[in-house]
Amino acid sequence: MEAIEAVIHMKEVEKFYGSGNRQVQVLKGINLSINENQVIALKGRSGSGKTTILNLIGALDRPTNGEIYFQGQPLSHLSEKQQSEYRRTKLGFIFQSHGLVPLMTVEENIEFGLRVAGVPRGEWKIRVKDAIELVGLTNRAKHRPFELSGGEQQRVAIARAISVEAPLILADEPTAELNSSMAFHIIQAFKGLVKTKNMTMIMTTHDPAVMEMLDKVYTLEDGRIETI
Ligand SMILES: Nc1ncnc2c1ncn2[C@@H]1O[C@H](COP(=O)(O)OP(=O)(O)OP(=O)(O)O)[C@@H](O)[C@H]1O
Repeated sequence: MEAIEAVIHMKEVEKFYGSGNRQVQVLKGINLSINENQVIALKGRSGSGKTTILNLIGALDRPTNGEIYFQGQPLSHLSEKQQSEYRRTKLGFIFQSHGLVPLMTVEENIEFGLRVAGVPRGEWKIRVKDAIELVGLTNRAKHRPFELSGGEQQRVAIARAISVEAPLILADEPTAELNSSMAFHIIQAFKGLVKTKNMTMIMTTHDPAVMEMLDKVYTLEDGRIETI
């Protein structure tokens, strides 16, 4: 039988912040394997290290000890240039600051993401249209971020990340600003995408209704993944 290669494998990952007597250990040996075509969540109290894990997987920060493998390749072996290539082409980020360009419309923001990821120009129009439809913002396509509510901006960030169809989407509380029916719709859309497009999604959430819809939920407690 062929072994399934994990998209992400974390091996004995530790993370310390600060130094000297102000040093805190946030992660105390995380071992985690996430397979393709899943939507999984990390949960845990505020400050338990959920965002820290997303930052490490996203190569925005490095573990103090241990290793993280993406499709079997250790991230610590990547040069700065390769790390940025990894982020640009393999990952989609839905983070709480949204990262939208203020002067660009909704459509232009999504198109910009496609350009940065190197998606061929001929595909931009249809991908932008599909992504905007999926998040229910067709009637806001020509608006700029400052003309949108927090939840609408969050949906633009979601549309931008999914339009690229990167193999791995990292999402920090992607439904935090959405009402429950929109959150349900977005999670259903994520589940459909990961099954049809060979994508995988790792998100953080505090929402029990969202957790119930997912393939797996891991609990972070005292710097470790709780095993039940
Ligand atoms: N750059 C940093 N320097 C020092 N401490 C940090 C840094 N980033 C995070 N921390 C600390 O690490 C701990 C974990 O933070 P993290 O943001 O990963 O938690 P979280 O589980 O995502 O929390 P929340 O649910 O509130 O978003 C917190 O105690 C935080 O204060």
